Amino acid sequence: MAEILAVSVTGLVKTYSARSVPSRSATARGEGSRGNGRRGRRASAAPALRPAPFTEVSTMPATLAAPAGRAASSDGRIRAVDELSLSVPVGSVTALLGPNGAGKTTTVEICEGFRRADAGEVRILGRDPIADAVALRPRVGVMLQAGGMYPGARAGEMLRLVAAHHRHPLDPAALLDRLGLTDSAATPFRRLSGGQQQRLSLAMAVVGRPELVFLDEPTAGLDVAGRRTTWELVEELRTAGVTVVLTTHAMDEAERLADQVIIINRGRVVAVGSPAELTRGGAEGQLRFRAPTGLELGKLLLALPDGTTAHEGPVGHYLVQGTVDPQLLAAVTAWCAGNGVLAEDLRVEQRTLEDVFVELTGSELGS
Ligand SMILES: Nc1ncnc2c1ncn2[C@@H]1O[C@H](COP(=O)(O)OP(=O)(O)OP(=O)(O)O)[C@@H](O)[C@H]1O
Repeated sequence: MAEILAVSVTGLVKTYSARSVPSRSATARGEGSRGNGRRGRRASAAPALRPAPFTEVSTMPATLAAPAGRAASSDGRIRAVDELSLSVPVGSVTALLGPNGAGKTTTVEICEGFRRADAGEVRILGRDPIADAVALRPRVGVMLQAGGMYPGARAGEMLRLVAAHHRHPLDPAALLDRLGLTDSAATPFRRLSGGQQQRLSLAMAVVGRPELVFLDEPTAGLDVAGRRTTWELVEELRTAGVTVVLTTHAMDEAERLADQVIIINRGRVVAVGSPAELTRGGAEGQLRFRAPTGLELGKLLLALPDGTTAHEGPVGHYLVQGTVDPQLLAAVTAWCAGNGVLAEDLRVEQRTLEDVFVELTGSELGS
């Protein structure tokens, strides 16, 4: 039976003029600094709301410094999204990972109906995000990266306002309480801390009980309690059958929350899978042990499957790389036993999601 998809994106292309105004994310975080970006941008912009296809929390005109994005091609355009295809099963949590400027936000904004693609097809709950915006609005929640909103409006007022537009909203007071915002309910948005603004944005994205929620870097800049609360909320959403698409730079967040991780680099999908699938990749496993220096590794390799490598370095520390499975482990220990070698600290190391990410994108985290 075909899987039911909440989001289906095929062959998506989006280019920007190199001279055009950068997207909110690129602008807000031109220097790669998460928390400051939200506040910095908010402080400098007027409270103008863009047309809201869905439950848009808000966004502001971007006027700040050039982003740390990709270089423009010879035609003067930046290919932010380049023949990108992805799908998100209903009821799953999908994490989009990628370095700054990879194209995550552009992709998500197109899915949210905030941007029009140059080419490709996008289906959100089976519908077109722009043409069917009115029908989708009550069904899709959106938490944007930069929580502009009305600077003078109070947190509680804004949440109640959004709730009032939905038929069966969550109780705004309970949600504020859940997100630790009860004491800030009467505080104007501009006086909330960056983390409080973000929690409020999250509350506004979920208060309408959406079927699908887009969360753009939901925990960036949050304190430990805020991160935990957000994670619990995402887990509850999944339990309730809500589909969640989130972008993040936090590998632990993706590993903990995501059923599916999609790594994007230079506007293209470079890997898809569960965290376990992405990190398993037998060929990338490695086996380490300590033993007297000078083992005859050429002879060891004769006992191991083709494609396996072995190195000593530093002195007395050995690294065997290849398809790490029970057979390889047995072969190494058998060879050691047959040669009177006591292999100490023998251990199998699997790649982490961060290893996979760096390998595929060539970037260090937080770049
Ligand atoms: N409005 C715009 N005008 C011009 N270039 C843009 C605009 N929005 C985004 N870009 C460029 O498109 C590319 C992709 O940006 P995008 O914001 O989608 O990346 P991202 O993966 O979300 O990055 P981040 O992790 O920093 O949020 C970058 O090179 C960025 O500079």
